[in-house]
Amino acid sequence: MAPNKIATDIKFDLNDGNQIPALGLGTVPPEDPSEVKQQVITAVKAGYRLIDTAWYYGTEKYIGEALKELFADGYKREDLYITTKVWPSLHDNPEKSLDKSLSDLGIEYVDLLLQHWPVCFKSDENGEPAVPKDGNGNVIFDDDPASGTKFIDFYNKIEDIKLNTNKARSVGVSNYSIPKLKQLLPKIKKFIPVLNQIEYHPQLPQQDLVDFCQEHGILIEAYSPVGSTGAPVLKLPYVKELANKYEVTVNQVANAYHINDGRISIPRSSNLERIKANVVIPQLSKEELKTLYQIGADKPKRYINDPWGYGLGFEWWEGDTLSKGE
Ligand SMILES: NC(=O)C1=CN([C@@H]2O[C@H](COP(=O)(O)OP(=O)(O)OC[C@H]3O[C@@H](n4cnc5c(N)ncnc54)[C@H](OP(=O)(O)O)[C@@H]3O)[C@@H](O)[C@H]2O)C=CC1
Ligand SMILES: O=C1Nc2ccccc2C1=O
Repeated sequence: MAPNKIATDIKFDLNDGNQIPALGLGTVPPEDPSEVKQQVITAVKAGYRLIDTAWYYGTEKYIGEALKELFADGYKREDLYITTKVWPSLHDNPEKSLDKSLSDLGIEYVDLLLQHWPVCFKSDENGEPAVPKDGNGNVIFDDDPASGTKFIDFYNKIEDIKLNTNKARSVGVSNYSIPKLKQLLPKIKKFIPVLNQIEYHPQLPQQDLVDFCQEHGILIEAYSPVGSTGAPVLKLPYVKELANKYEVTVNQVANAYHINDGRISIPRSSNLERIKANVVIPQLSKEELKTLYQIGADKPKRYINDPWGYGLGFEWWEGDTLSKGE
């Protein structure tokens, strides 16, 4: 049995010559978003270098407070890898979104700027409301999410930021399906997305999307590695079996599933002990990775069901429920 590895020592190459750490900290807000400050401090002190955030999360000012303390403690900006994302309500002016993120984070550049979704919402110039809705509770899009092409302009504007400013070292996408990538790639101005951040765990392997991204030099970053709130992936008997075999936690197995296979994992937790433990991963064998893959290949399940995700060319299965996108 191969010895466990330190996940925070591992980095992956990006198609623009930069590198990204294999393990990151997710920062979707817990009930009390100010808790994110201590989560970030704990993670960085434990060895994490990648922090994944977004304008939409409302946690950037708490991350900014954490960074201020860490910098005062001797950590350097260049030691860290910070990702933020531009929300569809600010598709017309991604630089404005990034400026707000940078100001809240208290930094001058991000390592990676992502287009959060390949859709455009109709909101005011400040991106409010973040999710505009009509009287029936339906999301108000700026163009049709299935047939519109404004999402391409949205990405091109994000490229402009890398092209014309020093505010983003790399640019990428999130929640892109194969059809959306096929529409985008011929219209790229200069920068192919370095990665595609997508829901990915043993219950949702999406091998065709992964293969497509790999063919185009686009890395996969796995969000919701334990299946998001309620951590359903950790209840899978085979995940528990591997945790027992390698004498690690089920969370460590969930991260190893990605990192052992060349994908970034960005778990979130309010539990500081869990954050620290994630620094170590078991080295799963090829057969074990394949068995984990087969769980979702046989019975796929999607847990992030934001309503604007429909119509983007992703597959949905019986039992995947539509959230209200609150
Ligand atoms: N680009 C996009 O559209 C998206 C990006 N993301 C990014 O990915 C990150 C991670 O995904 P996210 O959806 O947050 O979820 P995760 O898959 O990381 O799951 C987090 C949840 O699982 C719980 N959990 C973890 N371990 C255990 C355990 N051992 N027992 C019980 N509960 C457990 C956590 O609770 P506890 O706090 O108690 O540990 C928390 O509620 C996000 O924070 C965000 O940065 C996520 C979704 C969409
Ligand atoms: O876009 C998102 N939708 C989500 C739902 C749950 C957790 C994170 C996110 C996002 O980043």
